[in-house]
Amino acid sequence: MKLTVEPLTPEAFTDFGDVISTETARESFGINQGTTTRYHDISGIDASEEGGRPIISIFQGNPRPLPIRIAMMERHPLGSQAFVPMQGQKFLIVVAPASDLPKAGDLRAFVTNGKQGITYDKGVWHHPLLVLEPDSEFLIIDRAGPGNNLNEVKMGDIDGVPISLDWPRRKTA
Ligand SMILES: NC(=O)N[C@@H](O)C(=O)O
Ligand code: NI
Repeated sequence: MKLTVEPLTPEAFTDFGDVISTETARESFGINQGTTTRYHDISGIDASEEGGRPIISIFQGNPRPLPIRIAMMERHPLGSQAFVPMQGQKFLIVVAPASDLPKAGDLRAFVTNGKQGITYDKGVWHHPLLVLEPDSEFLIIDRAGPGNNLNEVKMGDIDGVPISLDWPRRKTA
């Protein structure tokens, strides 16, 4: 089963969380004597459940072998998780709606445009970070604290066919 990779848009990502970009701010206004524009309140941080706290980390990721197989998915039941690229790089996203278990038929795959980050809402199934170039750095905003904030599940083959991403996208004839 090959998953089609769609361009990431706020509308397409509604069921999974927020797209973080200057285009998705609830409002924007000038600050700092007009030298800066604040793109305000783009996304939230959900980290307080069970005494958690929001933290900022950096992930430095490297590409996985092609074809990219989707052999597992994970979720964070106690908090959201945001990824913001630090070098203007594109990256891949694979998600499924928050539910007991991710269904293969509910998987959606996206590619960002280099000016977008994302927030996964609490409990949204996602594949761990999928980068497109070596030493790819991302600012991560998620939850630290008590309790288990990571559930992982294996994604089986569909009729014996592994689930993989249609990436690099095949040129349409
Ligand atoms: N495990 C971990 O910190 N990373 C994942 O949560 C991920 O989504 O990449
Ligand atoms: Ni995660």
